[in-house]
Amino acid sequence: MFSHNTLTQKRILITGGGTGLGKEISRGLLQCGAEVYICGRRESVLQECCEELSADTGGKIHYRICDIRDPDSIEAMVDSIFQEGPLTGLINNAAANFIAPTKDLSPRGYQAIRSTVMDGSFYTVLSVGKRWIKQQIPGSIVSNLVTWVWTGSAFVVPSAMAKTAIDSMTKSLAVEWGRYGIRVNAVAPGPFPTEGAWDKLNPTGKSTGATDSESVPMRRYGKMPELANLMTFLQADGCEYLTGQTIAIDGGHHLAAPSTFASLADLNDDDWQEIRDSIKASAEKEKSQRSTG
Ligand SMILES: CCCCC/C=C/C(=O)SCCNC(=O)CCNC(=O)[C@H](O)C(C)(C)COP(=O)(O)OP(=O)(O)OC[C@H]1O[C@@H](n2cnc3c(N)ncnc32)[C@H](O)[C@@H]1OP(=O)(O)O
Ligand SMILES: NC(=O)C1=CN([C@@H]2O[C@H](COP(=O)(O)OP(=O)(O)OC[C@H]3O[C@@H](n4cnc5c(N)ncnc54)[C@H](OP(=O)(O)O)[C@@H]3O)[C@@H](O)[C@H]2O)C=CC1
Repeated sequence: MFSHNTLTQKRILITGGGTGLGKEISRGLLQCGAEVYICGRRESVLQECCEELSADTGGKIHYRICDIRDPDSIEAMVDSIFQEGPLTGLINNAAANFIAPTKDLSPRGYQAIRSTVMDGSFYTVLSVGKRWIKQQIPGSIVSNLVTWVWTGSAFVVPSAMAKTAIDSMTKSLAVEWGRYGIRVNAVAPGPFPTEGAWDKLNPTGKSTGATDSESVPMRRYGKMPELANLMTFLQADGCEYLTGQTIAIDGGHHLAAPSTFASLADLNDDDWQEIRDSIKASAEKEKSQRSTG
């Protein structure tokens, strides 16, 4: 769809780029000639991703350890990247999520999601955007959202709220920063199975609905290159007039209604305990690998 030099001269930071969708988007950007920076909290995961993608694509990829819930950690990361040369693009992809009945959420549970998705994305945009404005450099910001920005979703309420806040940031900053040549867009993927998301959203196989391919009008999950191609388009030159948009890439899922977790209303307390235990096991495994956060 694109040539190997569509993104030559582009230097793009993708948060949470070491796993899942972020890793496959990074692969697509590298195949089109971009230099890519990824970040996350687990050094071994980031290192492995860089080794794999650089061997597969021959492209230039670097990592930074960073906890995006911490604005100082973001400033240090962005500063060290700009010392090597200015970024041309930012993809806000890092996120946290788990399914849970909202009545059982503690303030810390809510904060774990909000501080990553809403605060982390905003801090990163601010850190990169203020450098672009000061250095009079144009740039492209793309946030990885979800179709719940239009529909909401039961049982993932903090995620739906935080993603919707970034949808609002997208529209608002497109206007405020248009004069600086900074484009601000977002994508809203439907289900693209990843270990990180499925461990938190369908840990026991009982949470269908949003994670069910049969309810997608196209009767399939998204394919990673499809999302990577959309991200490439939004980071490439040629359509700079496109800003302030959130583009769904979901096979029509949200238009057909069941792209939420509404169907989980039938689960009982034992189901929810089993789900919570499974999510905890997945989170503990990830925590044991963290170098920060
Ligand atoms: C169509 C499909 C759409 C898909 C849309 C996808 C959206 C996504 O974003 S998927 C991304 C999934 N990936 C991740 O979540 C990776 C990052 N994950 C994490 O950082 C963690 O696993 C975490 C945020 C899920 C948990 O944060 P952490 O700081 O590690 O958590 P603690 O163990 O310290 O707990 C904090 C707080 O949260 C409460 N909690 C944790 N799990 C649950 C649960 N399943 N149910 C209810 N509450 C939970 C935990 O109890 C703590 O609160 P307190 O007990 O009050 O201390
Ligand atoms: N998979 C899907 O079907 C869909 C996914 N999305 C969105 O796509 C994005 C990627 O999801 P996916 O790949 O599935 O899930 P993953 O769990 O694989 O990706 C989340 C990434 O974010 C990083 N991350 C989490 N918290 C932090 C933090 N505090 N600081 C820095 N990095 C952090 C994680 O790395 P580490 O833990 O090492 O920090 C991980 O690499 C998310 O924004 C998600 O909402 C949207 C719609 C559908």
